[in-house]
Amino acid sequence: MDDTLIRVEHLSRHFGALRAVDGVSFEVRRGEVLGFLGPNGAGKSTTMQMLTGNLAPTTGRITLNGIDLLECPRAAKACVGYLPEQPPLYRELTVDEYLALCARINRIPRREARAAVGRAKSRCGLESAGGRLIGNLSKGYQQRVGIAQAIIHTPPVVILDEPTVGLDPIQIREIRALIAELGREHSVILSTHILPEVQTVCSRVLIIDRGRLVLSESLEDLNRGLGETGLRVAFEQPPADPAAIAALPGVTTIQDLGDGRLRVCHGPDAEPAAALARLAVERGWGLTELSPERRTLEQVFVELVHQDGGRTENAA
Ligand SMILES: Nc1ncnc2c1ncn2[C@@H]1O[C@H](COP(=O)(O)OP(=O)(O)OP(=O)(O)O)[C@@H](O)[C@H]1O
Repeated sequence: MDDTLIRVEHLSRHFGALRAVDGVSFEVRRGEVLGFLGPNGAGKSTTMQMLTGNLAPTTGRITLNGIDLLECPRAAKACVGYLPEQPPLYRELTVDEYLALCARINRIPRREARAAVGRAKSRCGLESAGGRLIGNLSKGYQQRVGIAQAIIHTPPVVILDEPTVGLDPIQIREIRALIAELGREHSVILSTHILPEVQTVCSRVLIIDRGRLVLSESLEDLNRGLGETGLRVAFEQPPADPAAIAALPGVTTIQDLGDGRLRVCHGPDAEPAAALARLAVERGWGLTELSPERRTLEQVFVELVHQDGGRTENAA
């Protein structure tokens, strides 16, 4: 059985001379949560609007659950649940009324609608909120309702646009746990600016910059590549001349962080910690801190995307 639920091939969307999305290809399989990252204006929303059938591509092909979105838009769209950045909630309806409406919009037969509403509420922890007016719910609960409407028709593909923005830390943890759980049965695409979120819930990462994919990697491979590349050290009596540290095998550069603290960078296979500790004892520098530093996803992101704050709105 082909477990690829989302297949995107050479997808482009131009707005006049601007290539908002430019030749993007990727696949997402059942059970994967894909983190979709990029700076402002990179083309994330444009890509997601095309995936949800709300915007026609200039070129390229999108297949959802094996159905071509351009050839059979209605059947393909039925395979997608979408939580936009601004969830389409009716504040004056109760949760039950709203989800019943969503069931109708998604063409769930009347006799199955009640069960579908119950199932969506239960998956999103809304069992006790059915009678509450959406407008009176906390932001975290409103977000749960937004996710419930996205999954009411149990779509194979779920697309979530910045689902944790504006939530408090406890709500964020709950929504992330919910996303991870959704990822077990569906293919989930999660667009976010919060990089640790990707490391917590995603199994694959895409980074898009100026409409083009600049990274497509499993989190496992990415984490393997994010090895130790430095040591942070602090001394009571910092060495006046750190040449002896620079001479240790594998050490590449030394940065002075002030207050007797140094960052000692080294090659990926070097392990100068023990030698550095010995040196500090021999020279009486009074070592007070020695901790490894790993490259972070944030560093990878900053290295890969353009440093001019994205593109200007009119740039081609
Ligand atoms: N309807 C449109 N007409 C003209 N240009 C557009 C249109 N929609 C998007 N763009 C442009 O396409 C580029 C990509 O925009 P998009 O909204 O996809 O970026 P994004 O990655 O979602 O950014 P953000 O993180 O800020 O939401 C931007 O330069 C944007 O101005």
